[in-house]
Amino acid sequence: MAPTSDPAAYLPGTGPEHLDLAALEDQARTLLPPAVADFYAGGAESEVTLGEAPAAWRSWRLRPRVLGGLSAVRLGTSLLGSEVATPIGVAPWAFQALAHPDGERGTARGAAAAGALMTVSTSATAPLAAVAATEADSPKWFQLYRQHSPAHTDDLARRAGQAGYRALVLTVDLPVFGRRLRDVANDFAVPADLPPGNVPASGSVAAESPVWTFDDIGRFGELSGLPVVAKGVLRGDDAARCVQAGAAGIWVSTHGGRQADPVIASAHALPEVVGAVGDEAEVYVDGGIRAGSDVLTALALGASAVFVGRPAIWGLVTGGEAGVARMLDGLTAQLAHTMLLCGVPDVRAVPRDAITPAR
Ligand SMILES: Cc1cc2nc3c(=O)[nH]c(=O)nc-3n(C[C@H](O)[C@H](O)[C@H](O)COP(=O)(O)O)c2cc1C
Ligand SMILES: O=C(O)C(=O)c1ccccc1
Repeated sequence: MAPTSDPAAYLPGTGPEHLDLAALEDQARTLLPPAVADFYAGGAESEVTLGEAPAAWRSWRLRPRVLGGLSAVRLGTSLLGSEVATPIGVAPWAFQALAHPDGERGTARGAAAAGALMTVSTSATAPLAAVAATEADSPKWFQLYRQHSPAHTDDLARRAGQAGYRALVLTVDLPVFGRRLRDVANDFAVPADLPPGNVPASGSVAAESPVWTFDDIGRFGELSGLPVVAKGVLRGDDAARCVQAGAAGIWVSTHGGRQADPVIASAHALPEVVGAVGDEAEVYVDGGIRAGSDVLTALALGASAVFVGRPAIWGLVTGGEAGVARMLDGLTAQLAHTMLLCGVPDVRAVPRDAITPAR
């Protein structure tokens, strides 16, 4: 999205900022088998973390500056050296062919249209090289899950580097799957006929794959030749150790409330992580970001970017690539609108005092 230079463009009820995410989810549910909609929407255990995530962002309040003469805001930024038009990116999510026939390629085109960063899951339903080649100039990160065979995991890391991904995201909050009770109740299983994506061509022999430790950050950095981001960090001490081990980015996340539950909300964990990391690495955050004001709050707390999961899912389900682009443009327009209202000129330097705890 271009820098927004025309406050008059923000007439009530007219612009893309009037995105209604709740309506989008409702619409998506009418298009999906109920068990698939539940798989996408659900969390782990009693879904405490899932439910608290959006409310945690709303535990902050904006402190608008007035009379600053602000008539344009800057939305573009740089993430690990890649230029993006918006600080709102697409989080990795699995099995996108279940959501729309275009799958990950549709999301890639939608993200590119919005100038947004896309993170591609290991559990994609298209090969990592094919997704990288879709809108190849638009920056993408590859998210790595540990595979049964260590050789397969290493191979994925190497191929991500060769395919043109700009960073390798190690998801560190999934040593084992969370217990997702909706999937149990629905007897949900991923359909066997989904496109194979990144499973090894010859079928992997289940070998003993060691669980990851901090040392794997440096190892996967070397294998891939890419900067490494640790996704799923919720503590300052862990964040500091990741950075010490060579991480270029820390991604604060509860995995959309799908792993341990109840855990601290991303919005509440973010300040401690930012404090522990300082200027040594970039910090990102996801979980329950549902409005431009949530994005502005995250940036004020020190995040360089935010990511969205479910909103991208509902966008792809309801409108394919155009649906993803509309969702991202809508959230970005809401962010611009909120920045204009609050006198914040630049997403790269949102002051901490732009927000205060609600009371
Ligand atoms: C259906 C679904 C699948 C997901 N698959 C992955 C995945 O493959 N890899 C990963 O690192 N995170 C995965 N996540 C977590 C997201 O990357 C992200 O952390 C989370 O959805 C953000 O919260 P939000 O949905 O409230 O925006 C998944 C989330 C959902 C809802
Ligand atoms: O990561 C997830 O949350 C997720 O749902 C998933 C499911 C299967 C494979 C990989 C990820």
